[in-house]
Formats: sequence, structure tokens, C-alpha cells
Amino acid sequence: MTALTSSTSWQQLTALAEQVKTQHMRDWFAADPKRAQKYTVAACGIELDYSKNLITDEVLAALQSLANESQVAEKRDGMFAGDIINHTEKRAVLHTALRNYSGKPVLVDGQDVMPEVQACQQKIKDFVASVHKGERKGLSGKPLTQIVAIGIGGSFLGPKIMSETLKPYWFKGVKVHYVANVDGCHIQDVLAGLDHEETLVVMSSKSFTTQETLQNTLTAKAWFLKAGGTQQDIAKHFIAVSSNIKAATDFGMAEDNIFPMWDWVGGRYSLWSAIGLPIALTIGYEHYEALLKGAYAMDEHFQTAPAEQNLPMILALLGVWYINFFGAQSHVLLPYYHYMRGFPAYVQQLDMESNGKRIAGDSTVTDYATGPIIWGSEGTNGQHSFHQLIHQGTVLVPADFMLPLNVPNQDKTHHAMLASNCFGQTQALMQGKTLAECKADLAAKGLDAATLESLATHKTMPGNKPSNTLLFDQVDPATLGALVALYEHKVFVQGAIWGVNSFDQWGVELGKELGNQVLDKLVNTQAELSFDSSTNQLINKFRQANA
Ligand SMILES: O=P(O)(O)OC[C@H]1O[C@H](O)[C@H](O)[C@@H](O)[C@@H]1O
Repeated sequence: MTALTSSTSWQQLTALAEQVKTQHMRDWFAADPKRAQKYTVAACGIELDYSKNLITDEVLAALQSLANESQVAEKRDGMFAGDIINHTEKRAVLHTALRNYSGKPVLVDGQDVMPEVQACQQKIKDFVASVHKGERKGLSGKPLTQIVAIGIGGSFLGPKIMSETLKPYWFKGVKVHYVANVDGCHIQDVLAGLDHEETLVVMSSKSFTTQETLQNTLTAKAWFLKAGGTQQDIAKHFIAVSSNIKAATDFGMAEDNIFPMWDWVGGRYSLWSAIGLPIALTIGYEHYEALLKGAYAMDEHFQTAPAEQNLPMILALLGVWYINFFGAQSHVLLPYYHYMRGFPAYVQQLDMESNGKRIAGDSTVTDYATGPIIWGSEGTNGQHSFHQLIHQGTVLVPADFMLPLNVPNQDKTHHAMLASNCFGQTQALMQGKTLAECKADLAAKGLDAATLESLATHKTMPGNKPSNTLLFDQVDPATLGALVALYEHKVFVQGAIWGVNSFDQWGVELGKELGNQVLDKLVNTQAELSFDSSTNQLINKFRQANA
């Protein structure tokens, strides 16, 4: 047994889970009319109702003990202080410095990073203003109105999804197009129809070594030159964001056109750095800054709110409860807001790349489950497809429902329907429908006894399915910033409890390495193949098809 599974609180939680499994939330709600009030907390524009969970005060106290035993607070303070907590890559983890509005320094190797961070923010601000005012012009003097943002992973999901979510705040004069996949269809589709004289390419790659991003940028450059641009015009139309300035200049980026970032910012935590430049171009710097300030507010909350009112702590502990004591393997995110439709994919990278790990501490293989599968999509669409499994399937899928109470210019009828579906789903998941209720319904319809008996079993819904409901007054930039930081810190707390390094990604790195080895064999068609027989066969098929 590892230290975690043999800890007192873990043992206590194991016993409590057995007790809780014999109880029903429906009865808890009936017994305590104040349950919702008791298990609702709010901060930074987000109200979390977690009353529809399989929890009691005793469970919550034991979960908090687990967090204490795992030294979550100490680890949190270490992250904010710039300790080298990404120990496999020997790096500090300081995305929080990028939204640090406290006026206090943040030290890395004894050096305050805030002046550099602020200088970069000023550079972003000036750049965005020059594009939006039409002062920064293309080769023929036209303003740059079409932005092609190239990146992948954290250099893509954050900018794309935050921009999509903040549609009501879009600056009217520019349009930002995102390209990630190395599948040539993607960049071809985006470039088709664009006027190179009005196009600005923003290449975002922390490492400046990512195959997809390099290739897509080369393709964009070739398109630009073919359309009539010259080598000298490149500096007007191509800029880069990277921590690898040398590789970016070697690639041909003008030094002035490179926005810096730092190795202490992880890819999936990088939207707060200059990787967020396409967001600022989409919504304007003022709104972008509000996004950062919203995240800062959540950072403050995370560091100061007591555990029982601490949103990231609560979400994290609930997750641990279901993953480790109920065997839940996935967690679904259900934003009831069309513009937030990409949010589950954002959290998917954040959570799965961070906590999809099996080694704890220095080298112990865990004897407990860690990060879950994160999935989901916008409501109400899922109600007409996969919600079936959440209601009546054999696996437990804890859910986070999300809903803005106000949406600018939203039709009131549509919005009421949207909200009613969101609330109705959480209610149905919690209470279910008993056999007796189903029988009564069917009897009222006049069904014969045999049909009624059989059908009623099928219609019975166990309920007792956990969900959180997160309400926002509006999904404005500040609230969205706080929400993203909330999930970042949730992931942090869980990683701290499980003892994994939430900030490396060796599995992803291996994929990159193997992909390059295979590419070599696809390009050098005569090269001998010495992979496994399946991989060799696949390569041969490709060679034949492309001969
Ligand atoms: O920004 P880049 O260096 O191009 O990296 C892009 C992405 O590459 C990898 O797949 C990492 O796992 C991601 O976390 C990262 O965001």
C-alpha cells in the first residue's frame, strides 16, 4: 500500500463510501430543506451548488482531512512562490505570475519575473491597439483584418476556446481564424478566400519545435509568397510567440515580431501569456485584461478562502471522492451556453494532460486511480444523445452543469427553455424515478397489468447521480478568467493529493518522437522498415498508395 491509501483519512473515506452507497440523495433533500443553501458557495462571479452530491458533513470533513494529510495548502503555496514543483523538468510553475495584479514580486531563481511579464503585456497591448486602429499595415498599406492563428495543444485550445466563448465581446474590425491540425485540409480551408495583403499570421509555439505548427506556418508562408508577397514583406505579416527566441529567429521571424514566454509556463496553462495574443486581438486588450484579472481573483480566493468555502478545493475533493471511492472513471462537463461549447475540450487537455499520470512522488506506481476522462458538450444537445447513459447506464458519471443567468441580447423564451432543461436534468439525475412512480404513471395511461409490469422496470431511473451546478451572472471576460483558474486549481489540488507531477507530459512527448521516426520512413520510401509487423504493414500501405 502507498502512503496515500494507507492514510487514516483514506481508510475513513473507504468506510464512509460503503455507508453512503446505501443511502439516497432524495431522502437527504426531504430530510433537510436547507441542504441546497448549506452546500452552495460563491466567489468571483461563480456560484456553485454542490448539494446534489453523495456527501454528508462527515464525508466533507474526511475529504478535507485527506487534503490536509496530503499537504495541499503547503504545495499550493509552493507553486505560487515559484518552487521547482515540476520536478521532472526542473521548472517552476508560474502561470499565476502572468495574472499577478498584487503588485508583489514573483521570484524565479531569486529574480523578480514581474517586470518582464509586464513588459510583454505592454507589448501585447500596443500591438493589439496598432492592429485595431489600422496603424499596423500590410505590404500594400491595407490594414490587417484577417488573423490566422497557428498553434496546437495549449497554444491553440486556450486562445480558440476563450475567443469563441467571448463572442459578445468581439472587436468588429478583425476576424481571427485558428489552425492546429497538420492535416493540410485545415490550413487550406482557412487560407482559401483570404487576401494575403490583409492577413496577419500569428504563430504560437512555446518550444518552436512542434511539427504541426512549423509545417502549417511554412505552408502559410508559401501561400503568402505565391500570392505576391516578397521575403521582405514577411515581417509585416508574420509574428511569433515563443520561449525559444533563437529557433524563432532561425526560422526567419524578425526579432521585434517575437513575443516572449517562459519555460515556467506550461503549454496548457499558457493562455495568460502572449499565447493569449489572438484572444486580445479578438476582444481587445481591455477585455483580455479583464480575463486575466478574473483569474487573479480566483488565485486570491484559492489561496485565502477556508477549505469549506474554497471552490477549487470543493470541486477537487468531490472529484477524488467519486474517482477513488466510487470507481468513477470519467467526468462530464455540460455548459448550457452555446458559446461555451468548446469549454469541455479545454478542460479535457488541462485535466487529462496534467493528471493522466501513474507515478507518484519520485517513482512510486500508484495503487489508486488518478485523473479521469474529461468529456462533454453543450446542453441541451447532449440530452438528446449521451445523457441516456448518465441517467440509466451502469457507470457513474459525475457532472458539472454550467449556466449563465444572463446572456446579452438573448431571447427570453429560448433562455428560459435552456435554463429549465439544465435544472431539470440535475433534478432528474438526483431524484431518478422509482418503480412505484413509473407504475402509477403507466396505470394512469390505462396499460394492461403485464405490459405495465415490464415497461415500468425499463422506465425506472435509479437517480442518486451526482452533479454540480455552476451559475454565472454572465459569462463576461472576468468570470471566464475565474472559471478557467477554478479548473486549473481543481486539477492542482487533485494532483497534489495523488502526488503526481501535474506539469509534465511524457506520454505526449513519446507520441511526437514516434511520429517523427515514422515520418522519416514515409518520406524515405526505400528505407528499410524495422518496426513491429503492424506498423511496417501500415507504412507499406501508405507507400504503395502514394507511390
Ligand atoms: O507550444 P508548443 O511548444 O508548440 O506545444 C504545443 C503542445 O505540444 C504538446 O503536445 C504539449 O503536450 C502541449 O501541452 C503543448 O501545448
